[in-house]
Amino acid sequence: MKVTGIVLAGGASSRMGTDKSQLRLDGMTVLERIAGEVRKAANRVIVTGSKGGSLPFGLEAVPDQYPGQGPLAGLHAGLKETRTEWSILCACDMPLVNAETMLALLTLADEPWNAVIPVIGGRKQPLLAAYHHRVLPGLEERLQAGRLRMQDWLDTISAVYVDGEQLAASGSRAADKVFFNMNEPEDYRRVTGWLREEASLKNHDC
Ligand SMILES: Nc1nc2c(ncn2[C@@H]2O[C@H](COP(=O)(O)OP(=O)(O)OP(=O)(O)O)[C@@H](O)[C@H]2O)c(=O)[nH]1
Repeated sequence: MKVTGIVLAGGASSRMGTDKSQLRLDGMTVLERIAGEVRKAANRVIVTGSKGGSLPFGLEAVPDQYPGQGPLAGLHAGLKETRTEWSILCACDMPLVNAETMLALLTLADEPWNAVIPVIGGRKQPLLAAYHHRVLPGLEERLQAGRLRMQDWLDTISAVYVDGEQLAASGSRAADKVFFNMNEPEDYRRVTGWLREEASLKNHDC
């Protein structure tokens, strides 16, 4: 199945105080890191809402048609551009995502569902999820009406929900870390610490 990757890179990053997509981890930007994983699961990668500058790896930038309207607007911009039935959406502030989790979600991407949404620790995670192109008209209506809450929109689409146990076989990282999202400087420091620990465990194994 051909799949498009849509990376959300818009928003104000106001809590972080600096563009989250450009934070550096392990010698690369968070956007480069995430796009590298999305690329393994998708045939084409689109970045929506990025704040200018050239994108790495020849990623395609697509501007939001509803600027400043949040993640739903970023998903909308990506889906408008896609030619595939299914897309995998990934926020650029989830630095520990892996392709295995995306591929696991895509195994459920089929009739009668229009979305495959993880639920981790009891919380829906629509910003690392799979969406069918069919959701686009309803999404457009909501944006036109200024109804921007993602959680409300989810109630209007036929989605299958997948818990952490079902995704547990996907890669080496625990689901709570895969879905960890960075909002504040403290979150960035935590991720830096986890990566350092992972690297030192790997060194011990060698
Ligand atoms: N394309 C696009 N992406 C967005 C938009 N708003 C937020 N995002 C992305 O959606 C994800 C979650 O964003 P939030 O943490 O809710 O908002 P934020 O603007 O990044 O951060 P705050 O200003 O601190 O709330 C991140 O990957 C953002 O880059 C938008 O208007 N357009």
